[in-house]
Amino acid sequence: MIVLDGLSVGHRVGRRRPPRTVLAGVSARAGAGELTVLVGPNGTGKSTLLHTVAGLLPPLAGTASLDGADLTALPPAERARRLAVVLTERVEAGLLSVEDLVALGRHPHTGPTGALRDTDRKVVAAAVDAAGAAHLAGRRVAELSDGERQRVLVARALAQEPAVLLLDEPTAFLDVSARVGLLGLLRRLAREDGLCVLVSTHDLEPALRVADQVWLLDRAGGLRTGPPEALVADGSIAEVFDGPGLAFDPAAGAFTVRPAKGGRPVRVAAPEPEAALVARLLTREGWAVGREGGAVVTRTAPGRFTAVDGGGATVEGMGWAELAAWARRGGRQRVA
Ligand SMILES: Nc1ncnc2c1ncn2[C@@H]1O[C@H](COP(=O)(O)OP(=O)(O)OP(=O)(O)O)[C@@H](O)[C@H]1O
Repeated sequence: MIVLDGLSVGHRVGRRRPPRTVLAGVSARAGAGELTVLVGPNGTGKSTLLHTVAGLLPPLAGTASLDGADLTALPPAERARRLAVVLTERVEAGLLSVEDLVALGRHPHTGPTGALRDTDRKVVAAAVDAAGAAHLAGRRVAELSDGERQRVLVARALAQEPAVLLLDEPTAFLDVSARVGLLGLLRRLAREDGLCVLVSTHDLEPALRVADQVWLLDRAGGLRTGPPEALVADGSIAEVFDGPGLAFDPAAGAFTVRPAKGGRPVRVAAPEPEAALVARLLTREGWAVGREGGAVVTRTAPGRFTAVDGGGATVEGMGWAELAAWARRGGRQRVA
């Protein structure tokens, strides 16, 4: 388990100047066998905190410990055996093959020559497999896509056989299904291998679905922790992330575009999922979708709609494109 106790993190920006504190006196726990996600708006200190826990930045005050041992006081070799880190920095892999790069993860466990034993090779193969990178075996790292390289870096971290896995925005380069897949993989590794996994991400919606615990950084330098549902239910997620045009919908676990103030009221009569899609289209065009409305949009057949505006003017037989144009025209009428 990782325990932060009164930890302050930040950056030293010159010898004479005082350090720039990013987070002051934060306390939290990340358990073994659990996936903990670190989320927060840009610049709130996710990378700074992860780098500090990884021992790459000295803490300004307080401690970060792993199973009772002060992480930042651990000798580097010991730390490398217990903790693996996947950062956002680009790797200069030169001519290395996928297996070569993953094998570098065994370094903390091999002797001074770095020679791999049979057991090391087995661990490397298992790590490649577990990270879903088996299909990349034999390829050169320099020739991989960003997302493929990300998988290989996760494999390298797994090859370290760490107790703790720290990842800084590992989903940044991935397509949407790979993002969800990687978060699911990390949770499986936590559950099945008892790893303590701490991952920072901007993928809030999938992260809230798969995480066991959330560390939420707010804009005031605070760190709130709890199961995702608790932080959604107490309004913390909305408080930290909602913007002028965007609101977190706790029931859907997703962000929705906030209806524009003073939008023309409209009611949607359609089965799901078309009802939600029509509501989204209308909201985008500045309408206020609700139960009661001066205007009504009715789905008459799959992908076909009839709209009655507030004044009673009816347009029938519209497809999606015509409905979008109608909605846009309606918005303009409201402004004029
Ligand atoms: N090397 C540095 N020297 C000085 N200040 C830094 C340094 N790196 C980051 N900062 C500052 O520390 C604060 C936190 O940055 P950090 O990168 O940890 O945030 P983040 O939450 O990871 O942001 P993002 O979501 O944009 O990746 C920011 O105000 C940033 O400007």
